[in-house]
Amino acid sequence: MNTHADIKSLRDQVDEINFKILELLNRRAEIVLQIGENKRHIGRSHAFDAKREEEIFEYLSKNNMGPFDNKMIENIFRQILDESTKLQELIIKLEY
Ligand SMILES: C=C(O[C@@H]1C=C(C(=O)O)C=C[C@H]1O)C(=O)O
Repeated sequence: MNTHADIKSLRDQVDEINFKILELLNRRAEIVLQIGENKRHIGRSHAFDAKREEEIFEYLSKNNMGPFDNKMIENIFRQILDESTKLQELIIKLEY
């Protein structure tokens, strides 16, 4: 059974992981922006790439070890990819 101290200690672990996820998400976003700069230079007018996104979801499903099931993982990453695409659009659509 969990005592209050156990919950506190488990939440400290969650906070630590949240911080790492935050750092990784922002590192990922920096790279997404670099990809955006490249798309801009080669004249691609849209950030969204359905084929690439399909590959990502396929890879995640194959490598998912749970306890999140594939649908849950897809929901989480759907949000990450959507926000990343919006961020990348800002670079691609920048006026010269
Ligand atoms: C980052 C890219 O742009 C968009 C965002 C993606 C992502 O966040 O992983 C994947 C494909 C694109 O919809 C890319 O084309 O690689």
